[in-house]
Amino acid sequence: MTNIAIIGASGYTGATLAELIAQQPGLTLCGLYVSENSADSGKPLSELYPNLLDKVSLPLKPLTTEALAALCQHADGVCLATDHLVSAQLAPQLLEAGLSVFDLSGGHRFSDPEIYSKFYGFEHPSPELLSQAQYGLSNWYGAGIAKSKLIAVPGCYPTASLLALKPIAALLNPQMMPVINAVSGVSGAGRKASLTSHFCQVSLTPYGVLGHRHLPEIETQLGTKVVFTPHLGNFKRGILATITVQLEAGTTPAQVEEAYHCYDNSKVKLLPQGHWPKVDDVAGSDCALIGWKLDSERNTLVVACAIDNLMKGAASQALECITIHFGMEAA
Ligand SMILES: NC(=O)C1=CN([C@@H]2O[C@H](COP(=O)(O)OP(=O)(O)OC[C@H]3O[C@@H](n4cnc5c(N)ncnc54)[C@H](OP(=O)(O)O)[C@@H]3O)[C@@H](O)[C@H]2O)C=CC1
Ligand SMILES: CC(=O)N[C@@H](CCC(=O)OP(=O)(O)O)C(=O)O
Repeated sequence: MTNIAIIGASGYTGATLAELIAQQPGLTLCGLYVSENSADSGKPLSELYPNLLDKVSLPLKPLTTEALAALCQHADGVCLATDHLVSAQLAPQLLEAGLSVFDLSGGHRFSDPEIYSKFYGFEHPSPELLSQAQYGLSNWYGAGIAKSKLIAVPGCYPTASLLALKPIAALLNPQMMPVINAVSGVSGAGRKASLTSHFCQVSLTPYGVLGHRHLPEIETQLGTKVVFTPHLGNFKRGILATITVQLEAGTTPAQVEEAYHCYDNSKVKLLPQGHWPKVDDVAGSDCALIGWKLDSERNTLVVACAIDNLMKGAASQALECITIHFGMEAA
């Protein structure tokens, strides 16, 4: 059995991942942690999420210095479902103890530390680790995920955007930037109360325009500049990224369809041309759905990718990274 602990287990992604790990043959959930002074420490996770009754019986423990040292002794892997800076501060000790680290935050997604000061608002505390991290887009980087001890699980918008764009990267007209408009459900903002995620305040609106931290993440992984506009939608779960690109002149629908065959036999599903995914089709699911339509006269392709932000956009992709890393079959 491979022992996995989760730090930040009371949050939306941490709790979602706890349920997935508890169901995964070959994995044992060996500890659930919150911050040292958390109001939730000592509570069973199922007290916060009654849907986990009979599924996850562990209590939430405060991450004291002693608890961290003990965790380093008995876990094989640790998932960091914590804020970016908290993850960046915790990773060195865990790696030094020989553990595999699966960071769901953005704390290790860039090799260039400058991006942290520019887009995340902090100086990275251990920039020397960044070159060791493997970006965990699981459908694309299996070999690296198997080898590296530090896996940077991608952000939710980048997952949806990159799953749609990477297969067609060679078909893109380099003169035109892909334009990504994406809408996320409110759970993307995490469990903590805030004015922007308050029920009475939420109404469809763009945010983070021309400066969201997922812009450099998408550009780094795609190798080209993009326009990225995230939107907050008044629903709980899911992301729909609708992307407009110009393709090289003469690209045919058959070439587009052929490019997406890279996902055959995976959890990324291509819909027939002109059929569009809905967020509700993937809410709670570990699948991604991709719809597309090509205007061959204008060489304009619209491609839409729907995922659940808490699953393929975070927890189920983290589980895929764990099973790839430890050489297991997915459940
Ligand atoms: N929500 C989403 O759709 C996605 C989120 N992510 C990323 O995943 C990470 C977690 O997100 P999410 O689950 O939404 O966040 P939440 O705010 O819902 O949860 C954060 C968790 O971290 C705990 N925590 C806070 N400070 C510490 C600390 N110092 N030590 C240990 N635990 C701590 C919190 O508990 P407490 O405060 O009680 O200690 C809570 O359990 C973030 O980096 C986020 O950006 C990535 C992809 C998608
Ligand atoms: C709706 C909402 O607020 N979404 C979050 C994205 C969550 C995510 O993917 O988190 P990472 O920071 O780990 O990349 C945001 O825009 O900040």
